[in-house]
Amino acid sequence: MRAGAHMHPLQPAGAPGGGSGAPGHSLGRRGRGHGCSGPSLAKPVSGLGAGTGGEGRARRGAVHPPGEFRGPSCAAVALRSLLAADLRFSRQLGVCAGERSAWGSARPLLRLLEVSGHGVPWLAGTLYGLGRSESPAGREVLLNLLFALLLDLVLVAVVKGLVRRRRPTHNKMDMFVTISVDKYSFPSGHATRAAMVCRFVLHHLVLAIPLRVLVVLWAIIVGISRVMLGRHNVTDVAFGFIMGYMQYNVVKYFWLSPLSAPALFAVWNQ
Ligand SMILES: CC(C)=CCC/C(C)=C/COP(=O)(O)O
Repeated sequence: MRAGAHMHPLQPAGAPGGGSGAPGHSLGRRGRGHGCSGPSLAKPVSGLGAGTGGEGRARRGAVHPPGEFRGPSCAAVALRSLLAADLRFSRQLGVCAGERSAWGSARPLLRLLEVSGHGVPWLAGTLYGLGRSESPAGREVLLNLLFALLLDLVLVAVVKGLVRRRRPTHNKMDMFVTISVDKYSFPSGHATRAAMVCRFVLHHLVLAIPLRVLVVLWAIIVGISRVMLGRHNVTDVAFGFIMGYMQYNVVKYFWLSPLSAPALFAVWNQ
């Protein structure tokens, strides 16, 4: 296969379909080998892997007319360097990726945290609460939490399906209940959910300050634990936090109430 011809921009180089070379290093090596050029006047090239097409031509001794594409743009080189650093750093932080990893004995605790941020318990708990709730205000909040959790699942699945970044090669695929797109890692669904639920809870539950701090800490620790378990790279979690934070704005904007969705509340209030 021509180097980089089918390589995904966010694909770890050592992952299946991700080209050759040691995971976490070849992106960086490729970036360093090129330097960067200005915009091409020749045929436009898309994607980070595409720059290596130019590399192939150069190796075959093609002569470039003045102004023709000579290598990836500075933005592409910067992105590759960032991704290479991300892979290296994430691998170093994956200290609970297996039982025999440096902090392998903490893995069961981190897997418990994994369940605490998983979609199934959150959906089940919200549905249970909705069934039990006797106050219209409580039902309204829980209905919106249900909407938020479903929205999160859909948006994360769409982004994972579009970006298709493979999970780190050191991840053990022993995760609690997954769906097909969960073979991909960008963004972290746990991070989006933790950030969104954190904002939701802080806005809609009256909690004492220590509990509010605990909720924020929980969200942060869930995110960090994804990298420590080897499930994700740092950028998956960072983007997940940003995406989850913004998802709450969508929930707020489309807040379901007896005024905005009378039919829904009529069903529930029967
Ligand atoms: C099956 C249901 C209802 C949710 C899937 C939850 C899940 C497994 C998300 C993946 O999270 P990461 O992207 O953080 O690994």
